[in-house]
Amino acid sequence: MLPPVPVLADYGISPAHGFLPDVLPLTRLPDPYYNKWESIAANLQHLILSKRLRGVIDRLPVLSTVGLEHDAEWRRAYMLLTFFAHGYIWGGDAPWTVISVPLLDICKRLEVPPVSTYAASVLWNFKPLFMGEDMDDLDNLATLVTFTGSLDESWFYLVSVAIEARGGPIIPLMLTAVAAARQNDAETVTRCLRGFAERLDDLGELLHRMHESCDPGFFYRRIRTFLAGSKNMQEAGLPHGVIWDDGSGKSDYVQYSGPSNAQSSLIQFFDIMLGIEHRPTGEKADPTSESEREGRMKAPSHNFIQDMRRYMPGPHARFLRDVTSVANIREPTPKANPPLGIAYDACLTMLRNFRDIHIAIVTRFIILPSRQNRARSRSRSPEAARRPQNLATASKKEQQTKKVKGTGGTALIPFLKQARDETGEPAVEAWAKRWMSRQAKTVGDGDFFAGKPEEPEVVEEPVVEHGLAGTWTIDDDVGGICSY
Ligand code: HEM
Repeated sequence: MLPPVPVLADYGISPAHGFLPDVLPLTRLPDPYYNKWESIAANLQHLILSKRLRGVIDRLPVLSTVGLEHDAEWRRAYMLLTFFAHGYIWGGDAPWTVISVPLLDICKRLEVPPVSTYAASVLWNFKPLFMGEDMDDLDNLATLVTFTGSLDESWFYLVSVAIEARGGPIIPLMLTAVAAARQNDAETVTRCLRGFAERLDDLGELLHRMHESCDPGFFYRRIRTFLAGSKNMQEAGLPHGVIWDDGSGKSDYVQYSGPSNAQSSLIQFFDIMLGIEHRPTGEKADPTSESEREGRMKAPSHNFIQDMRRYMPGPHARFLRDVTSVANIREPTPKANPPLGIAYDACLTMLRNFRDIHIAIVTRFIILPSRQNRARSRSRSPEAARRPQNLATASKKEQQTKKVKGTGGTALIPFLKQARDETGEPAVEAWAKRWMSRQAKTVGDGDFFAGKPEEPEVVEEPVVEHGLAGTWTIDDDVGGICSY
């Protein structure tokens, strides 16, 4: 018997807004018992700026969660406490423990880890400016809490909110396609895929708008700093991670990744629906898996993208698991049905294009500032170099000569390129396959009279850099805005 097609309401997913909550995020907790939390939130940036946040949090009484009623209240409480925790940890020099009794309670209820996640910074952190206007319009959105109070940080989160809102209706659309594929109704599947491709195109346009109002240097030096988690943070003064005290005094160190858009359930939903398989970085496609793709989708093996599901709200992660077992849109064999094949390939092309735009963003927001950072630190005086720095922002040369195993040893751009290339792999038409596996040609600066380029400086050891959730090596021979 086929497993039932998941019902969105069972997973708290909105047919109109997808993984964004149907009830708008609260702008304040209604119970005055939480006024102290709300007044920290109202002054968060100033408390961070004046380095007084820790003093205030240390004097905060341990509030209980008894005053939290509706889901929206629990979500706001999670959002506030994770912002406080990251401000506390990364707003100063080197922290050790954070008192966290209510946060652990909230995390249990919402099935999220005690760290800022995509849910805290994006899904549950926005409001529409004009109630009568669309939520997928970037010009109608505002954030509720930020670390820096900057428009750049708001924009960084809001681009994702708009993507989630515009992409939300794809979820019920594709569940309709799943039900139609079970009836071998290729016409309906084709219609759904066409709608999917059109919306994916919109998402690429929204993503591209990141450049409009988020400055890469500011993102790299100021925003990313606060988003760092507690994993691989030895250099930043967290050799073992963070202790989240549950009140028993017996809690141990834990390590969590910081928030990342890789925790977006929406993008993973697209991959599942289209049967895109993401392999661990560096692993080549298995030619035998081609035939499997004709039918039901293969469960993805463990890798970074899969690991990010641990940071999604529990019901959203369960939805992805359940939807994997029903994903079937290739069952009405697209090869035998050209309109279906074309619509399917169009979806892959649009999603691949989305990932291309993303690679250009990562290059501009992480790779290039990382290089500039290194160039600057090379030219600093020895005294300046010895001055303490917030290591969450600093890149370091790896101690080992060999690449370390795990995420810390994975090169960022090759990882993203692999995810992009895997997006095109299941294409039906030979020309689509060929087109999507083409290599982009390197674009120079168009200076005909330019002389021979200077020999690039040889970097013998890979540079390790914190992305968002991951820690990555930055290879000097990859990236570059046009060369990807
Ligand atoms: C300034 C903007 C952005 C930067 C600097 C950025 C950076 C990164 C980095 C460093 C990674 C690697 C994983 C990690 O360390 O977290 C990543 C992965 C990812 N990001 Fe972004 N990102 C940005 C915006 C976005 C947006 C708006 C989306 C879409 C909602 C997005 C979707 C993804 C996805 C889906 C992955 C996983 C890899 C993949 O599936 O291709 N990113 N991003």
